[in-house]
Amino acid sequence: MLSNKGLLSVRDLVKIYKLSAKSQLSQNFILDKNVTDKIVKSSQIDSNDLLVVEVGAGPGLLTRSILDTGITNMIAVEKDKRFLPALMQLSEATRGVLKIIHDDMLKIDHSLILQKANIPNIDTEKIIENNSKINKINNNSIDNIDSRESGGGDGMVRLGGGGREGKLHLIGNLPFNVASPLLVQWMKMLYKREGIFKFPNVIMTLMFQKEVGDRIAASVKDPERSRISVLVQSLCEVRKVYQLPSNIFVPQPKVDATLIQLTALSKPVLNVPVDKFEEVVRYFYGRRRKTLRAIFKTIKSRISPTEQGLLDYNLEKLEWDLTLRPEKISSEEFCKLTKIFIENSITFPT
Ligand SMILES: C[S@@+](CC[C@H](N)C(=O)[O-])C[C@H]1O[C@@H](n2cnc3c(N)ncnc32)[C@H](O)[C@@H]1O
Repeated sequence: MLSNKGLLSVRDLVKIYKLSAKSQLSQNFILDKNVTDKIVKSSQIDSNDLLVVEVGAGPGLLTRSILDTGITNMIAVEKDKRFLPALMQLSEATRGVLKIIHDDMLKIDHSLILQKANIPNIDTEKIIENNSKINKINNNSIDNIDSRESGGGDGMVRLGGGGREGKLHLIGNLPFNVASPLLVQWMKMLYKREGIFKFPNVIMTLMFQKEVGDRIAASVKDPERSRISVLVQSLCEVRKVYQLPSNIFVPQPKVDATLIQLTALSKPVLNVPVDKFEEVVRYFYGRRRKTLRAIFKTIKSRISPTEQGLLDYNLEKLEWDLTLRPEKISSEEFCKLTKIFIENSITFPT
């Protein structure tokens, strides 16, 4: 639990350091602790989480609510150096739990985050193996078996325990202008299990502009369904936590926000290379007003007759209703289509 002794209130910090919001950095602060406490409570951050990473900590009130959960390892990444004195002061009050990184989350080298968190290597396979062993033990109700392995002194994390200890929680009131590019980058890294996404269990609690949140969570039945829904849902379970009215932010933006929770699927739907998948989905969503039949007609006009034959043959097996539009196609079906292009070496038109 964070001791508030000697810590200035966030409102005072904002005044003292003249931390006016910069619109080019999408800065809309939350200065009400009841609101940040509620966000953290619904995120289910657990004191056993191996690492919590906050993106865009700003003046640090959400950071304080996160620290109040009793977590033991947290990194806050902030791009705007004006917030560093306030964040450093907070870090000192936590005696090493909170570490601050002054960087751009879009460009940061993730190994820096892991080094700073004192987890330079993550033995993902070992953690997964241990977790399944422990789950088995738990399921068989065998008592008195201490099946946890501690780190071997080589900086390699080898923890088990029902999955919790191998968990990364990524949280942030995301800067609206970089929220979508950040999410796409993270999904690609999650697919490849790169950087901080090497953790076997990854949960993200993220605040988005309401429209973006709706798109991320949109199912095939929703008109808001878009490229981002297809990509995110191919890798994560999506939960819309709740909507946050615009008047909780200072300054007040024009739009409301939505809190979204993404839990990385242990068996992702995405089973084809993510970059190719993205290319195919982008092509179809770039023509979202057209029917699938019209889109395939354009594709076929740009490939060789042999490739056309192969595509027709395989499309029949997919049994898609070609009168539909791209938003009716699930992530799973887009994976199947991508596979057809890859396995038959059919050129994908750009
Ligand atoms: C919407 S504000 C949220 C601030 C604070 N977490 C809160 O809830 O009051 C977004 C924060 O992200 C920071 N930011 C913007 N772009 C960033 C980037 N690329 N990498 C890291 N931080 C960024 C901004 O400086 C700002 O502090």
